[in-house]
Amino acid sequence: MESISNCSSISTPKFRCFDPSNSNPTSSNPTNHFVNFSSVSNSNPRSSRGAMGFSSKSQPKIVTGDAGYVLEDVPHLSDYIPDLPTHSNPLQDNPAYSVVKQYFVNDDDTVAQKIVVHKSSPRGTHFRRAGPRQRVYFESDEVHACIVTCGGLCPGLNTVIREIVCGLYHMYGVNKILGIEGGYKGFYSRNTIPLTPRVVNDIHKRGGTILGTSRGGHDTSKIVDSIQDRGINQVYIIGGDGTQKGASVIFEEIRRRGLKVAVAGIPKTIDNDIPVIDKSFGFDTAVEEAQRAINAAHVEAGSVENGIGVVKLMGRHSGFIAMYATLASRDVDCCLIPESPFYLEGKGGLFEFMEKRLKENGHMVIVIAEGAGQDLLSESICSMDQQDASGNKLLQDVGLWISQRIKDYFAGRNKMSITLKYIDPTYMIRAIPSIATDNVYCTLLAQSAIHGAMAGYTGFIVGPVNGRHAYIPFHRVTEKQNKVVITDRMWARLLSSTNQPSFLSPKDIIEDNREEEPPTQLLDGENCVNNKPVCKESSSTR
Ligand SMILES: Nc1ncnc2c1ncn2[C@@H]1O[C@H](COP(=O)(O)OP(=O)(O)O)[C@@H](O)[C@H]1O
Ligand SMILES: O=P(O)(O)OC[C@H]1O[C@](O)(COP(=O)(O)O)[C@@H](O)[C@@H]1O
Ligand SMILES: [Mg+2]
Repeated sequence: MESISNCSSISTPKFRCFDPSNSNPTSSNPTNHFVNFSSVSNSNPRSSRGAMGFSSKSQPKIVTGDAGYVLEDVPHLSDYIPDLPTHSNPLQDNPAYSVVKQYFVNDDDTVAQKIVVHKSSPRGTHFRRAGPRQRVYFESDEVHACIVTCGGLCPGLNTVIREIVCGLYHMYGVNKILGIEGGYKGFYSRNTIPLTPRVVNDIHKRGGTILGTSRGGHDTSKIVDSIQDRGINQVYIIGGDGTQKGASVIFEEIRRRGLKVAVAGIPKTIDNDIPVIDKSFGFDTAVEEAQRAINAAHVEAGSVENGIGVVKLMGRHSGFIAMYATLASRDVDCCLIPESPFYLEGKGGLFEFMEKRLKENGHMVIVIAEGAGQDLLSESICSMDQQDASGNKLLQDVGLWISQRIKDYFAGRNKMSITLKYIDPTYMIRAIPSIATDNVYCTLLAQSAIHGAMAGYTGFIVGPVNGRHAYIPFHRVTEKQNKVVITDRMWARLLSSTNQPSFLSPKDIIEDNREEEPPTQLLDGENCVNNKPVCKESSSTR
């Protein structure tokens, strides 16, 4: 059958391998880039560093090719466990899949991060394409999987859980799947739930996560001890940037102990602040739900003289929800996000713009992301630096603050009678079930993660890069945050849609220093992975 010709998980690669500790590129199998692996023994590796497995942190697996081609590969169990047996993929005998032409992914398939290229530009970074392989590294009855959800809620969590359970069961015949309750700390302090297709049958219709979640409580040794004691050999970790940092150290410890345990991360965040991937699941649901709050603000504002609606949306460091909710709605007059410093008073400031808009239209709507204007708040409110259990900074309520500042301004020397309604739907937009498109997306994520783990890949997150699902090494998603780049076209589109001030003058714009690696993008064009600020700090008075 054509579908399985020329594709094997142990095919000879056409790449050159670059081991960062060795400057001589050599021809080698991309699944075997880690050098100097020690053999696996049966001694207890918990405390004895290097008794088996590895003593040092794994190195990035970089494979280079012609024309500036770079593959940023993910680890594989065979990197540190020699002579692992492989088995033919049970999907080969599954009538639903065996008829699909090209069902198995060719092992040489990679996904380009850069899709806008010039004639002479280097091909740039690629990631290993996700999907089922012809050979797998686990037999069905050998698999003992677990699933954990960590961090804040996000629409679609239950769908991902459901599809991991159903995918493992129906595609690979796996029936030992444990749900870890209450996030990372659940590995060592909470109960587990046996998960079957029956248990998860209709959970995708509910918001939240049936497993529960938490912040803090990441204790690597205790977590890996628990994985080892329970005989778990596939770990599916659903969570945001903090969670994936935790997953990365779990993977390193598992590798150090030389365990045959695949660690797969499924990125979750309502804020869409995970870099490299096109967007995170639940984001579309959040934007959709935010429309209801914006509509309400618009109706309230439009029903009175000089009505002002203020809507606060989530977005701790990244203003994607606010930006897309604004672009989708068309009822928003001004969108304020963490990446775009703004100021209130003086020429070009928010208050001047508000006066003008109220005179023109008689009402207006402001959408503000929760992380916007925090520098201004700390100038006027004496704040203590507080953190949540995971170490994330706790933010002041910018919505309440800006509402009060607006009221004070118009009640003061300006003497304009206004009616302001403040709507805070933040938790409403993330505690709901996911919409249809997110459900489909969650299904793809879950199935891609399963195929990767079954094929022996580990230490990866899965996600779409330019529309194609790929396996991405942890460090690529934990070292940076995805942010709205206010010098890119998407923000310009928003500014021209709302006609709001940019709060910037040309002299404020400094070199973006965009790294060579182009960003992947939400919807189209040029998004952002560069964490550097793109404009100088603004001050509240200009
Ligand atoms: N640098 C880190 N190393 C290990 N674990 C971490 C790290 N950062 C966060 N975690 C753990 O990940 C979990 C979720 O992190 P959090 O920041 O709350 O949410 P999110 O994953 O959604 O960003 C928590 O249990 C936290 O202890
Ligand atoms: O009240 P909580 O649960 O700490 O969540 C608040 C935070 O969670 C978020 O929705 C996203 O956080 P994570 O995805 O990092 O968990 C932020 O927008 C918000 O600041
Ligand atoms: Mg986070």
